[in-house]
Amino acid sequence: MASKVSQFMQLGRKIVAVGRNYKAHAHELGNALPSKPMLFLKPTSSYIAEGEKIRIPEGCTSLHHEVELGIVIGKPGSRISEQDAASHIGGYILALDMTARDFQEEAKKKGHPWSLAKGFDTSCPVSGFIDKDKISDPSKVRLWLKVNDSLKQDGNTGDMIFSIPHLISYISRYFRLEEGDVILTGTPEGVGPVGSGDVIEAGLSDVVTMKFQVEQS
Ligand SMILES: O=C(O)/C=C/C(=O)CC(=O)C(=O)O
Ligand SMILES: [Mg+2]
Repeated sequence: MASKVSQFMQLGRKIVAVGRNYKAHAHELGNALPSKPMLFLKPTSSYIAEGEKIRIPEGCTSLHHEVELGIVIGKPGSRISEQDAASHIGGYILALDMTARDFQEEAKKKGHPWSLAKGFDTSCPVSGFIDKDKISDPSKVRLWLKVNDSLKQDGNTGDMIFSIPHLISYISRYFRLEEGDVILTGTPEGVGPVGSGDVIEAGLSDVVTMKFQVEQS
């Protein structure tokens, strides 16, 4: 199972992202706390690996970083119970949910979808696959992000509003989860803008770090 799951980018499965899953982040953007998980999809064409650059999409004047824990699904399922959720986890990734915040604000005002703001090419930089046994408790891992060596985000998955078992169970009521699918679990507070030439470095406890440079497209 793990060998196929570790190729999640090649499998080309879906990316289900959770928004406003950390209280302090919901508040920093002036949003009310969600009463149930808020979901959106990112296309798998948005994946990039280390060595590739994050490209600011054409017309975007406010590209934000969001560091997130990604769950890689290892076993397919629909209507998964919270009790069974852990058995569907194949491993993890560290991910950035790069967001064209100006596009998102415009879409929010008009009641339009966030596809462009969240799904443009290079909007999902990811680390290599992390084996499930490298993280004994995914509900207690530190997530941090620096821009040009300055710490901008420093959170812990313990502060999620909706737990990982709840997210897997809730999402699988609506989307059948398949091997290689990725769930982005939301970002802690401290999101902010990056510009051309900036270097983003992010890490997940002592398990993984990754670096990406930003450039104008
Ligand atoms: O509602 C907003 O203004 C912004 C929400 C997000 O971008 C949600 C996320 O992607 C997140 O919380 O990680
Ligand atoms: Mg996000």
